[in-house]
Amino acid sequence: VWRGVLREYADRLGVTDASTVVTLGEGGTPLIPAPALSQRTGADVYVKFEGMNPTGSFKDRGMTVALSRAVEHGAKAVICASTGNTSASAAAYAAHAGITAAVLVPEGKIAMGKLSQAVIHGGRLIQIRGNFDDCLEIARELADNYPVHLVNSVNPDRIEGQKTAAYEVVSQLGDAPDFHFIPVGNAGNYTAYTRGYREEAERGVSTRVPRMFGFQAEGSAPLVRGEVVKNPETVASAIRIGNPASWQLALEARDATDGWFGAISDDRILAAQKLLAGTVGVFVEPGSAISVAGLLDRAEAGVIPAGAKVVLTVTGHGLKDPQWALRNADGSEVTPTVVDASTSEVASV
Ligand SMILES: Cc1ncc(COP(=O)(O)O)c(/C=C/C(=O)C(=O)O)c1O
Repeated sequence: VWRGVLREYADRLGVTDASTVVTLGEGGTPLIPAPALSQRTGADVYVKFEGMNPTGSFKDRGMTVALSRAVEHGAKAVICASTGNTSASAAAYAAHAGITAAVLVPEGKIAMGKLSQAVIHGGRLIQIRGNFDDCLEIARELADNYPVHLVNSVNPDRIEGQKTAAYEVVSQLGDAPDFHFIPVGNAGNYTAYTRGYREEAERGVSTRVPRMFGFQAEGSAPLVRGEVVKNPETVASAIRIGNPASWQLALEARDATDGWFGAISDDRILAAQKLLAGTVGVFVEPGSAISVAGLLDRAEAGVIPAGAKVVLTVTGHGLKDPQWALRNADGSEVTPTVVDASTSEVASV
């Protein structure tokens, strides 16, 4: 039986029987072969479906570590800024631990699924009239001046928990892949996978460290442009971040893995969301689908050798932000066929 990240990787995370463990059973997510994407690109493609975590995103891996250690140190309240998934995860783990979570989100820019989670789990929701970067600045100030424990990915506990996904990929695949594709907002997850893969290579569990390819939306691509984006804009609200909290760590990780950061248009992000759901059967929120769009982009560029082992991390379940699934490529509403129950025309549908 799966025991959650802290217990499954106790030796790797310095967890002992005396440690406080706040867990919802996170981790142990599926690595799903994607033959449709393999045929399309000539590579051997797998999808690491992080939407299968308890609150529907990869954030749970880091939150179990951050909340466990916060409670262990006597914290009665945690705080985070969030584009949505961090707030959902912090609220859920805080509820489980019986402590308070204050969550700062950009007013009107958080997907409904995530907002519902943060609220129903009892998160103290503060909507900031600004963007995520403003929220993070305020959260850091509050954590410096009040007895609240900051659980954003600037907290190293988060990266420590999130690196376990790389351990799982190595174990599930039998080695590290040649390439790993991942969405990038604050770049905490990009940094975490790089750390996990380097640890496994150093331990001799894998024979290589993959080239880490990270992707940002064209309207929110500070790491691609090499400068802060003041007013980031993208449908991929999860990664609408103009000033990545782990910028320096991400550059080091990119250089250590012969990695790369690319920018993808919103249209291609939404097309990738539909392609993944329609041909692999995995529904992910737009921010996550950028990994798939990134693979297609790099395959078109001729960068992915035939037969290369490729893993895409898709970071959040599609149910978090389902509105886009009901839009056609041109933005018009999808109109499901309607048939009057009293007629016998159903057969013609
Ligand atoms: C679905 C999804 N995919 C990718 C990212 C980017 O991860 P990082 O590059 O480690 O930031 C996020 C990030 C979300 C938040 O930053 C938040 O919830 O505050 C996400 O929710």
